[in-house]
Amino acid sequence: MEKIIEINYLNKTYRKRKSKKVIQAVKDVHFNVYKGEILGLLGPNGAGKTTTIKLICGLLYPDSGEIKIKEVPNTEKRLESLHHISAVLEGNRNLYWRLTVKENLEYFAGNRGKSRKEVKEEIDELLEMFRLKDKENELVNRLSRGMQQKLAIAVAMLANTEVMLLDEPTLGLDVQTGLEVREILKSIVKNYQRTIIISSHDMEVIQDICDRTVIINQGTVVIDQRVDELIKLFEVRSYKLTLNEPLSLEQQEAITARFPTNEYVENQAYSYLTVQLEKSEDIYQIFQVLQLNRTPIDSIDRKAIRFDEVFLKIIEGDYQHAMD
Ligand SMILES: Nc1ncnc2c1ncn2[C@@H]1O[C@H](COP(=O)(O)OP(=O)(O)OP(=O)(O)O)[C@@H](O)[C@H]1O
Repeated sequence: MEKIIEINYLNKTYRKRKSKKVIQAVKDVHFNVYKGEILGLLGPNGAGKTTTIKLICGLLYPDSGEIKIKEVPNTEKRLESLHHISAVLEGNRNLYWRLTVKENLEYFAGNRGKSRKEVKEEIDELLEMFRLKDKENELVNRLSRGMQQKLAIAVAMLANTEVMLLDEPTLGLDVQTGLEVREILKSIVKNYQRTIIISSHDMEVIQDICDRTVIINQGTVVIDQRVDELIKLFEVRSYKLTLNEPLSLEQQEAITARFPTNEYVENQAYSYLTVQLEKSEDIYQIFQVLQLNRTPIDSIDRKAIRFDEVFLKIIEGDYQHAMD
């Protein structure tokens, strides 16, 4: 796979104006981006996602470290390297609010040595693709947030860059528009051979559209993995035991002492124990505890795990065992 962006040990600190307190927003951040992928930057509030995105698109300078875009270091040849990137940042829309949808597209399509016919074809294609045809004569400030977001991405497409950076592209959109934006992003990668980096809080978006995720916590990269592999890693260690009799207090305590994150639920017919094992052999420790009262096991299943659960486990620090 062709490496399009190489991010080498970036550091960035901010100094708070009033208190003069220094905040290290990004610490030794290091990852690559490959051609044709959708990479999801994920992390809790304040993790350093936006800072990383701003560093990549040249809005901020790192204190140290380097970003190479198509092998060109952006610290040395800034303009040349930034030529390959367009960005849609949250709250900083690249649109003219008093122009119509079509006028915005015409404005940003202009001056690139294309004939009028070519520009018209390109704009028609984008209006079609982003389902904005029936809004082409609407002023941007009259559009819904979702329509504005779609137009902002369409405008970024006009720059014809290999890489698009999108900060929280589905934030605040209704369900339908959010799904529409996801489909558009997938088709941009598939049909236009672009590479997309998105930052998002929305785990479902990351799971649905991203090939790979880089998870940042407290300014550092804690995971850099394919999304499907990450889920698999955690899935193989999650077991759900259905028991025919409830566990005694003593058994519950013994299990919690060894597996603090276990979940135990009782109902009239069955009891359910869900445990996260570090190694599959650890299941025998559960059997030992069950043996204390000869608790009968009805079934043992691998528990399907959602990506948001995986994310929480990683943020809580439960990733080291998974990676071993
Ligand atoms: N201009 C700034 N001045 C001072 N501190 C800042 C500035 N911008 C960000 N920070 C701090 O740097 C850290 C990382 O912020 P950043 O916005 O990159 O995180 P984030 O992961 O994008 O968060 P969120 O998901 O909340 O947008 C946070 O502690 C934040 O408060």
